[in-house]
Amino acid sequence: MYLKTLHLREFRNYRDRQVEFGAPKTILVGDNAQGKSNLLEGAALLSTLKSHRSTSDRDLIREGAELGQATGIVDRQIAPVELSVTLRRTGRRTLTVDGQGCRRQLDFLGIFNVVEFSSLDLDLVRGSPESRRHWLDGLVVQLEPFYAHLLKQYDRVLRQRNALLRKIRESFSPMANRTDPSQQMSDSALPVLDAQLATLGTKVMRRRSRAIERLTPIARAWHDAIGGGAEQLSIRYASNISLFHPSAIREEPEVVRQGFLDLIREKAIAEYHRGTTLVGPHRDEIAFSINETPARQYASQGQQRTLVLALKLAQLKLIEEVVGEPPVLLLDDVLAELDPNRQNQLLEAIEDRFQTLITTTHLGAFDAQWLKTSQILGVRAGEICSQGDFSP
Ligand SMILES: Nc1ncnc2c1ncn2[C@@H]1O[C@H](COP(=O)(O)OP(=O)(O)OP(=O)(O)O)[C@@H](O)[C@H]1O
Repeated sequence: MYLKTLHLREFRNYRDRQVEFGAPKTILVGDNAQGKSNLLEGAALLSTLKSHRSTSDRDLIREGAELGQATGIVDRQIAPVELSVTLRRTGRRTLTVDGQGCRRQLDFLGIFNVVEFSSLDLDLVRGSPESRRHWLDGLVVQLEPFYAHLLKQYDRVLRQRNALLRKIRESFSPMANRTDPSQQMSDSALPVLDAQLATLGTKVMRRRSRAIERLTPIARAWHDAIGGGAEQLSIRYASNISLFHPSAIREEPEVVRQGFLDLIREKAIAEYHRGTTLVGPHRDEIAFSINETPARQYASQGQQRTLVLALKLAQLKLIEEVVGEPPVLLLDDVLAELDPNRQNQLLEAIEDRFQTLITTTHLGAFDAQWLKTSQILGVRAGEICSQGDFSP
């Protein structure tokens, strides 16, 4: 797929700017804080309906404006499609596909696929388990947009359950000669929420596990190619319902659901005291190891970079396999963070197979051939110009 145009209105520091992408590779060059990442963020929004830098639409709308909008025309094998997201300060959004309103996010997601790779991703290995869950969830949504709906339902039940646990804890009175809160827990709506949590959680786990299983061999192959094959990468989906092997999570959902419920029962008193849900995929981990050593604790900077690069390249290929069209790659300020060998691996892997939008503060990292075949746009204070119109 190919993003032909992107039109940003009152979006971040863009008043009203349309960009035509005239080559498979576009390099956006400019000083810091000029709007390069903002442009990539606008493109990503049309794919994921999310920003990896902000959770509030208010941040995305230009200061002083009421509405912000990102619109793009994406060429796909079947036909070109126009996608548009309108943001409001109230948080209400309007999504349209070819001018028709979409009632559900689900009808919008999955039309345009991207892989984002920014310098923030370089913390994926060392960062919190939450950042790895986010990364995996983002990938699964690209592969199966329905997963976004599942996650939302799971989160809703999780929030209700946590609120109820806190309420039970607050209302429980040992003064009334009761020492065990179990009765109060089972008399409440908790068992209903437990069942919902287990059903939805099993589905979430199954999809996560499936994605890791498919991604692993591709990431390993890239890891070997970048690192010369000296180190062996393993990726393990470490479910919080740890009684189960990943293959059981994929193939025996009913057994897993029952195990999930058993574990909830086992942890009931701990959950009561903590006032929060301790069982479920919101506590999953994705464990990376290099030569059987946990990467989170022991990987060097260089090893982490190789690993993240291998994961991103694997994501591109996996999405292409599943969706049937190459996704668009958004490289935000990441080349400068990679050494020449890793830069070359990345640039060679991209060639012209994936449309790529790259931000950079200087063009020094690119070889002459790349510069010759790329569209180069200058970005300055929310304005975009062809190279030569101004020199950033
Ligand atoms: N809602 C907003 N309204 C107006 N301006 C905004 C808004 N959000 C961000 N900006 C401005 O956008 C600029 C940052 O742009 P961006 O993050 O795209 O930088 P960049 O060009 O990618 O720079 P760097 O190389 O440092 O990453 C800042 O000047 C910031 O003040």
